[in-house]
Amino acid sequence: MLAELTANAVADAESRRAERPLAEVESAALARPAAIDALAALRPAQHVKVIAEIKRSSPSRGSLAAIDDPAALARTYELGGASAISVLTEGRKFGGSLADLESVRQAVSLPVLRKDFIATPYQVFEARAAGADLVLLIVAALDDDTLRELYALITELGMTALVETHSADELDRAAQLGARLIGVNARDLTTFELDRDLFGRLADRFPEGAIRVAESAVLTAADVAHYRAAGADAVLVGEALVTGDPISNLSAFMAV
Ligand SMILES: O=P(O)(O)OC[C@@H](O)[C@@H](O)c1c[nH]c2ccccc12
Repeated sequence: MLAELTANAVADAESRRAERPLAEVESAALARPAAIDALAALRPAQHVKVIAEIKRSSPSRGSLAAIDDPAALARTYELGGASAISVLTEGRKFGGSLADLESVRQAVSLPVLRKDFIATPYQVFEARAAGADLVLLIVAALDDDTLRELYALITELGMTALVETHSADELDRAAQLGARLIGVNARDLTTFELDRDLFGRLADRFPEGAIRVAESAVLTAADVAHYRAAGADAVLVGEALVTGDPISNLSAFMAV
């Protein structure tokens, strides 16, 4: 499934490229004001940092929320105390778009993550051109050369990579990159199975000084407490915020 999601995302980027060539997206990316320092925004603190996600649907959970106005939801997240906003831009299975990211960028002053299946430089330039400050890189989807190339490009453009892992081996690959912001996704993107204890098992393997993000399956404050006790500096939350009351959920999560 991960290979298919990635191949589709790359194919969709190729069709956009036919309309808007690389050189054009590259100059739009370079013309943007500097990206927001996401590492500063997500720096470990007394309370857990929340990366609040805008997600309409997913292949594992189906349809979650209509979200007619992603900018309004992003403002609510900002008001509720989120430290960064994640915007799913994948269109086929997650119902997102780069237009969502652009409207969110204009609505908030928090760092914004492009959450997608990124495998080409074109997609990284698109992210920056749309105003992203962070770009997700899924280690399981990328060979080492591509991972390095994309990581270097993200950094060169002044953005921060959120490097997503799902095993000890992938976490080691993230560490070898020099990644400063590393996530462990509780959901296996190949089988969609959830393993809430994976973060805890891998917590000791994070490189010194990296910001530790627990991704997925946070529905209640108890789930946040579980990840926090295992060493998470930040949690990435989608479903609970798009289906529940975002303000009260954010305040409950941050009170942990
Ligand atoms: O909705 P949840 O269970 O709170 O999960 C959010 C986020 O972790 C999840 O959307 C996610 C994590 N990694 C991804 C990679 C691609 C798409 C989506 C994701």
